[in-house]
Amino acid sequence: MAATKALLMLENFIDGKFLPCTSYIDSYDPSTGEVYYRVPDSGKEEIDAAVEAARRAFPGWSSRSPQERSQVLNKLADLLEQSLEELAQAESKDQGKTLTLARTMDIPRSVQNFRFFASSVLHHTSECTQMDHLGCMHYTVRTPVGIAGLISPWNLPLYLLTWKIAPAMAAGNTVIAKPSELTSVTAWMLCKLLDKAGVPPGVVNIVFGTGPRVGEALVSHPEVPLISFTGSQPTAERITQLSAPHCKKLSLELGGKNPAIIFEDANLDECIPATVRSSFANQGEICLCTSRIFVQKSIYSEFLKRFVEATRKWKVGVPSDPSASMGALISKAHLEKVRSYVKKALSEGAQIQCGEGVDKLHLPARNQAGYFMLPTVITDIKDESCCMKEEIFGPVTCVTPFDSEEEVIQRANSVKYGLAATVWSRDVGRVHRVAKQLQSGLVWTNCWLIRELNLPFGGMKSSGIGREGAKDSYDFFTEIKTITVKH
Ligand SMILES: NC(=O)C1=CN([C@@H]2O[C@H](COP(=O)(O)OP(=O)(O)OC[C@H]3O[C@@H](n4cnc5c(N)ncnc54)[C@H](O)[C@@H]3O)[C@@H](O)[C@H]2O)C=CC1
Ligand SMILES: N/C(=C\C=C\C(=O)O)C(=O)O
Repeated sequence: MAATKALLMLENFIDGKFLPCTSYIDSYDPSTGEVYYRVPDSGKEEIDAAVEAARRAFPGWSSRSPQERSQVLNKLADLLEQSLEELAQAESKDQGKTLTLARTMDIPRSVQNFRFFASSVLHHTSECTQMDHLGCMHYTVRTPVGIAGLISPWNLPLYLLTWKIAPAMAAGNTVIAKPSELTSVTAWMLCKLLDKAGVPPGVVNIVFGTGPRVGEALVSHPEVPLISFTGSQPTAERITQLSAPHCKKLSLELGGKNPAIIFEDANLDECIPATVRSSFANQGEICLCTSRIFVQKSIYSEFLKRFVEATRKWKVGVPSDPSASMGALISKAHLEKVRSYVKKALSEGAQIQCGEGVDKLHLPARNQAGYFMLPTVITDIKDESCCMKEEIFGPVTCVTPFDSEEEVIQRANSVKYGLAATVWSRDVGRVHRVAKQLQSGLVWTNCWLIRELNLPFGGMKSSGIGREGAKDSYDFFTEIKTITVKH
């Protein structure tokens, strides 16, 4: 009889040790719908243990010099890089994204996150002012906040987790991280490298499980003074409520309903492939993805024809297929939610130009139960439709015509979100004018997702509170104090 392979069981990582949990939940491979591994279903008890470990580790870690901490972060980056292929395979299987994307974006960026903050932490300076007439000087000092609670989502699992862990550690905090219960495997693999990189026990603790159980235990813990969260707006609301009694520092990176604004003088040869990518990269599961495309009327027909042709070439395939541009969506529930938006659009009289319900999806027999969906383009839709207002977070984008600059700015700003926009035009003056008026934390003109990690990243309105980046993350993960000396 053939031996059945034992299911992978993840363990929490607390105080430098892997610890089993009393209960577990299943985590699925989105490309097959089969169980991939089991995740600890942790709760308050595990958070209490992690807080105890993080508290004990804090004095030692926070008193190291930035240079010493930087060396540890660089070593961790090297170790991650050496495991790039193994991590990419695991990330792709866990999340449903293509292996190509995991290899070229998720894991390299995770490595870069550690290298970047290992370097940037060495370059901060503080302010000093003088009041000679009173014989005084004033200066500021920054100190780490304490135990940082970090909660990350499932769309870019290791990429976004390390974007929080690296600056928190670099600034001298100890950390309790809770990855999404849907995508925990690469966080668990990271734990295996910590000791080798020289991270002392208790500096990084990773506790797995669901938002309502372990997430809330972390957010509510009185000894965790700071929460950095990336995820949905309703969860951010809950986190804000739970942390309010403790006046915690909060950084909230939330969703978007990101517009692409395409003027008649845009270079369509560049704009069309970039807008296909900005709509459908990572199955449309990036908070920065385009989901409302405004096209100036004079080029609307040409744009639409070429955009739909290019979308049809955005191949959906099994994540390991090197020719696939898109893999599977994260879960069955999410797939159903995304499909329900397309149904709603149809019921409102919109046209589906390609994708869901129009084209045929071809998948191998083994992947028939996977959570796949074709990239879908919707037209003839009103701005008031939920498809034009709510974050769908899947491979669905809406295309609509506009007449004037003034009109399109007003329509682009007419949603509750304000995260990322793209503007396509050869007119430099217009590009600056429009970018300035958009209610959006990030505006990419004639490009998408070119990241400069030094500069502020984050959203306006319901897209979040706070910014992340070299200076912004340092400010968030430290407390500032003003000292006055009379001489
Ligand atoms: N970066 C973004 O903009 C993201 C947006 N989303 C949006 O959210 C929708 C729902 O996805 P979800 O996985 O449910 O996102 P979510 O916001 O519920 O999950 C993000 C993280 O928060 C944790 N969490 C959930 N409830 C919590 C609570 N009460 N207290 C503390 N932590 C909690 C989760 O376990 C996960 O680690 C998506 O369809 C998408 O629209 C989802 C992921 C990322
Ligand atoms: N926060 C998200 C993406 C961030 C990308 C970046 O920092 O480059 C998201 O999709 O949730």
